[in-house]
Amino acid sequence: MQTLTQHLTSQAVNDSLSQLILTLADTSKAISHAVRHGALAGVLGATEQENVQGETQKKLDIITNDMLKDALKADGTVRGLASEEEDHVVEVSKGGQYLVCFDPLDGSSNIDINSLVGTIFSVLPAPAGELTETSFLQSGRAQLAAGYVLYGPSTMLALTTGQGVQLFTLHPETNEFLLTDAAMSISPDTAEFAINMSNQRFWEAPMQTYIADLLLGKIGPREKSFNMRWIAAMVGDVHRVLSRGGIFTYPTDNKDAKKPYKLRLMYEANPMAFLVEQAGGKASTGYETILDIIPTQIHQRVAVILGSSNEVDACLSYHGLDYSEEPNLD
Ligand SMILES: O=P(O)(O)OC[C@H]1O[C@](O)(COP(=O)(O)O)[C@@H](O)[C@@H]1O
Ligand SMILES: [Mg+2]
Ligand SMILES: [Mg+2]
Repeated sequence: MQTLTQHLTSQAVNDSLSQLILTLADTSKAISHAVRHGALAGVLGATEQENVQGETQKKLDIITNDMLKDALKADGTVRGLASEEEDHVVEVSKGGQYLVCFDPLDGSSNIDINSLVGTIFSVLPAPAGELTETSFLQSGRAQLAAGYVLYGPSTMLALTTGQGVQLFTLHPETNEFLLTDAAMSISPDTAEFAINMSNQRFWEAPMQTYIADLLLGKIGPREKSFNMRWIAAMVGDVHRVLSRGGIFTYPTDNKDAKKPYKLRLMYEANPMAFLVEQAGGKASTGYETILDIIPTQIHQRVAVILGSSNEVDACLSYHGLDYSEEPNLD
């Protein structure tokens, strides 16, 4: 089996980007180690602090953020970084060619129940000149690499450098990432959806109607039964979609007028959309292709609908229709 290093060489990924990817992968091994020790290492539970988005930070949110920051500072190829857990962009190395955006611990509410969590990352080219927040405001199409590491029963790395999606499994004894799927591919059709149903009454009409039609199963307009899964960690839900197809959505909702979307464009939606498109799937907000969005702020949030291409198209066909005559499903 190919190691990650051998794989990067075989794909002719340039030396500096390979080095950066290996740094991210090595740090994820250390994160995996911390996550696995759980209560034994005293890393579970929340802190008294909130991040810039008003969310209470878990101890592991801060620990993993610091681990990635320290590793990227030592790497030398990184001009700057932006993290879900940092208020502002962080200047790293003056001569660095890359910008790295990351969610150090996705699904952090799962950590205290020993359920799936992961790290998501995105690599962008660093524009010349002074580093500011504007340096990061590039569309997802500019990403040079993206991936996630899933800390599950085994630790897995899904990676794209724009040449398909490869999946690596961390060997527990040798501590090497080994290539276990050279070409992840999302089946175009599916009978599985993932959405937080508890928000149903807050969704827009198109999503209300789409999900209602899925729930009608064989007697509804879709004429087939659908199953539902919800891991409550995007990284776990997207991994399932990449592994066996499906549609995952965190749609627009009006639960909190100040926060109509949950997932973050730069740290979650863009890297996952890059992986999903590279595996043959689609990723949209309902109205716009995620990778085409020009960001206006680093911490910006977006609606996300991604996965099996035909099912995403089916969901999108409900958007942009006139719902004024539709029954209110509240
Ligand atoms: O189940 P909920 O609370 O609606 O939210 C789950 C979503 O929130 C997230 O956990 C947000 O990520 P963080 O844990 O990085 O804040 C997503 O991974 C997940 O899809
Ligand atoms: Mg997250
Ligand atoms: Mg997080």
